[in-house]
Amino acid sequence: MASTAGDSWDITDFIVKKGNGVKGLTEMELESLPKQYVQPPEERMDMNSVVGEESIPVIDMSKWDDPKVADSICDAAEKWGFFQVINHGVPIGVLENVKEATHRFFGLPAEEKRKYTKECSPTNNVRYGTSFSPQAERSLEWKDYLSLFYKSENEASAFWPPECKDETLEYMKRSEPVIRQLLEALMRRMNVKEIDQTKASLLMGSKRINLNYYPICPNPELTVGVGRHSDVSTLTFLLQDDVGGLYVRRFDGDGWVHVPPITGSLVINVGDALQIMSNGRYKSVEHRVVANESKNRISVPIFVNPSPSDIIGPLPEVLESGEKAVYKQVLYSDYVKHFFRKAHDGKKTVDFAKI
Ligand SMILES: O=C(O)CCC(=O)C(=O)O
Ligand SMILES: [Fe+2]
Repeated sequence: MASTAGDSWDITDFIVKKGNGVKGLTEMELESLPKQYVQPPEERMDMNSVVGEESIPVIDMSKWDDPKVADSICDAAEKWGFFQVINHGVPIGVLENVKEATHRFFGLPAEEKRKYTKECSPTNNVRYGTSFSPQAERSLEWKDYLSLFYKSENEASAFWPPECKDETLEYMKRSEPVIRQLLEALMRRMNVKEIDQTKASLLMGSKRINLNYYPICPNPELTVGVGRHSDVSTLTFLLQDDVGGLYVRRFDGDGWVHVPPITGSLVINVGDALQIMSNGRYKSVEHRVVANESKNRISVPIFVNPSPSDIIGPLPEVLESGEKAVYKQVLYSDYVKHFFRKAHDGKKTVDFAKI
């Protein structure tokens, strides 16, 4: 079956409905990539477009009282839309535990993981799946995920998988002060003096944590781990392991830069919601993940989002000086629905909010 897998049987049923995921496919010792994963050439990563001598800023947060640190965060959010932080205060043990828990979850047999698929999960807030939006995609992405939408401690206790619940909750809790620090700094530059209740809801009213698993791939150059996209979040906090493979579009649009794994660091990126609220000053930037021939990779993003029921648009403080709004007011849940209705498509989701 190995070499013809994907031609003679229903691969979608196997990976999506039966809960085997891409990981289940790789366990069948495929010799080549099933055709469903072959991406059109323009969506594959062209290694000639990688700019080797540059990368996103790495910012040391240990000297937080020095205003230069906040400045460099705002500069990075304006120019690159992506940066890494070190000495951020989240203990390294907490990060290691999340990585271990991620491996533990994906190491479960398919029957166990299947309990969390769209068909079987007792709640919409816990979802195990594969690729991005398999029903909307022409080619699949080489990735499995567990996506956990945070409602409350009680809800998480009841429904999140026991293999990773405590570790992911702890990671979310310990990252809270860093999230606040970064948002406060970013808001100060936008003339927002204080994050009151309304602003807190707009900036960080809901959170989602994803556990991503990218299994070893027989023909990585023909497919993608994650296709080109920007996040719909306010900010994303990404923990990656030491494998590498995340690429970010260079600020001038020309080429891609690799995000090198740094032990203990967190990769932060601006999402569409913050781009919209800042009226385009902070940039949500396209990024993608390549597949890997020799190593399984994991990553754990926390998406810090507006509340689904919030109406987002350029903040009044940003427009105070007479600046013209380039985005309209949109219901955040509509924006998110629009994102998931289609395959990954670069930065096109933002057009939904353009005036
Ligand atoms: O795995 C990564 O490094 C990035 C994943 C990502 O971009 C996402 O989940 O939105
Ligand atoms: Fe992303």
